[in-house]
Amino acid sequence: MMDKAAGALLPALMEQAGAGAARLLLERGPELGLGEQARVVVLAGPGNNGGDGYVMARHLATARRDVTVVSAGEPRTELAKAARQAWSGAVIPLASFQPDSLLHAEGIVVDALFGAGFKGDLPSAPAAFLQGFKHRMALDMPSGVDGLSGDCAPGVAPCQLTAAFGRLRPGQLLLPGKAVCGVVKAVPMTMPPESIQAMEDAFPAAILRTPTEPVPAEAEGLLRFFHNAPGLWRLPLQTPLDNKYTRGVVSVIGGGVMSGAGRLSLMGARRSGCGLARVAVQAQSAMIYILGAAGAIIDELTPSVTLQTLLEDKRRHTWVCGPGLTSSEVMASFPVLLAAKRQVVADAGTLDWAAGAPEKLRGAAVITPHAGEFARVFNTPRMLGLLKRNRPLAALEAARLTGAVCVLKGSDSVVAAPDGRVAINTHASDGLATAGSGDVLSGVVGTCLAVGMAPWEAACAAVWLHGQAGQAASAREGGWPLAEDVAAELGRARGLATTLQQAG
Ligand SMILES: NC(=O)C1=CN([C@@H]2O[C@H](COP(=O)(O)OP(=O)(O)OC[C@H]3O[C@@H](n4cnc5c(N)ncnc54)[C@H](O)[C@@H]3O)[C@@H](O)[C@H]2O)[C@H](O)CC1
Repeated sequence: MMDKAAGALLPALMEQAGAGAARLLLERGPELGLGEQARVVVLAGPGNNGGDGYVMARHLATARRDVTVVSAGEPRTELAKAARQAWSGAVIPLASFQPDSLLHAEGIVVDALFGAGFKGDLPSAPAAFLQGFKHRMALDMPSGVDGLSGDCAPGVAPCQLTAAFGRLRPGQLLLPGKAVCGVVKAVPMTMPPESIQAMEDAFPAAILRTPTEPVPAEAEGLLRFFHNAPGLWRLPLQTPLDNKYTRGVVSVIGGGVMSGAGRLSLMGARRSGCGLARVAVQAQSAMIYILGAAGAIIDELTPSVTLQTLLEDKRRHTWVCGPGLTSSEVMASFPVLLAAKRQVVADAGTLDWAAGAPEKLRGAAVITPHAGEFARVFNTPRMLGLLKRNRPLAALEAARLTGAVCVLKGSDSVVAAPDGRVAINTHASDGLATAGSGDVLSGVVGTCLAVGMAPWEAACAAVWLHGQAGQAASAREGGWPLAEDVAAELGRARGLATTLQQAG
């Protein structure tokens, strides 16, 4: 519950939101194709999003712009009522608004119908009203988009510009919401920590904390969102005292039939800076690994040298298990690694092995499913529903069911920890949608774990490094990199991350 002092901050936030949105429209109007004196229609809803709309209208009028407010319902909150009162112009009820073809073509509608408080279905009359305009700008969220998940109700009118108030919201970064927000521009707001808490308490959709924003102790264990970037995590820097063991040892279980995936994982681990990478593979399949990676150690498994034997080396505490593995190869390795209390990245074959049985993944440090693998492991109607409509909560629930950090991969990857931390990664490239890219990522997660990072930080760092490497490889390869090209960029990505994290 929000206390009284925190609640007192909200009118100032609404004033900043409305004034900032007016400034944004005045600044960016020409880029949207609006004329100098283009008319503005604000569609104000019944909640605080509508309240922002009234404040914005007041500031636009002060700036001598032709602005009309159309109401889709009387204000219901005290804040919105006060904002309505402070607006001295006319308010036209939606039903009385007279269509005007010039206005619809050359003016702009400000969507202040629903923001973070939207639930359920979009009412058809205001939705049709918004759709009637060529130019649209949203306050906070286009109406009908869920601020937490980016899920869109039927009938959402896509906007060219969305004003983000103080902090981004997950729904502005996650598909399909991201696609209907257009350009998301931050409206800077002065926000002391109490007001961030007040916003989180007062508005149902979450906001994204910046990497270095402190999380108050009372928020521990609660759902909280972060934008993934260096500073949210810190990769260790190189020092003159480093040796290959201090930089971390990553061991990969190598597949006998599909060796390419394991080799790419190995490449991901090595290129992202682990000190030593090793592969454990049945002796008869070892040659391809031996010939493919001069700097890696290949451990040939025989009746006398088993996985158990390798696990006697306590320095080998980080393992990647899954890329290119059949179910029987997983069965012969994954439970052995868990029983030996190793930190394991479970990917690909290990996820398929756990189809319909997420409890089999308990004990893994990090799981890295794409949507298809996720649907196979977590195949209950509830989880499939979350996967479709709320990826952050799907990943969080998966993390809580398995006790592992869950990287739900996609163009907007989500990294969830069982304790409620969820990072959204937007630092990526479409070029990453290529075979083997996920195998490379599993190796990068391995490196970040092996060097001593905690699982959520390690997974976030790995996803960012992989995204950065994907961007660089795409740029070098005309947009079409191979997984090997992505791996080749990981060293430079790590160098950049360590520079940026100093600033964060
Ligand atoms: N981020 C900030 O700093 C600030 C954000 N502000 C704005 O406040 C809104 C959230 O306000 P809230 O009142 O909680 O929600 P809404 O205005 O989005 O709508 C609530 C209102 O709408 C009704 N409603 C919801 N869904 C439906 C539906 N499907 N059909 C009909 N009616 C619906 C609901 O019953 C309520 O009456 C946030 O987005 C920002 O724009 C503040 O300005 C402070 C600073």
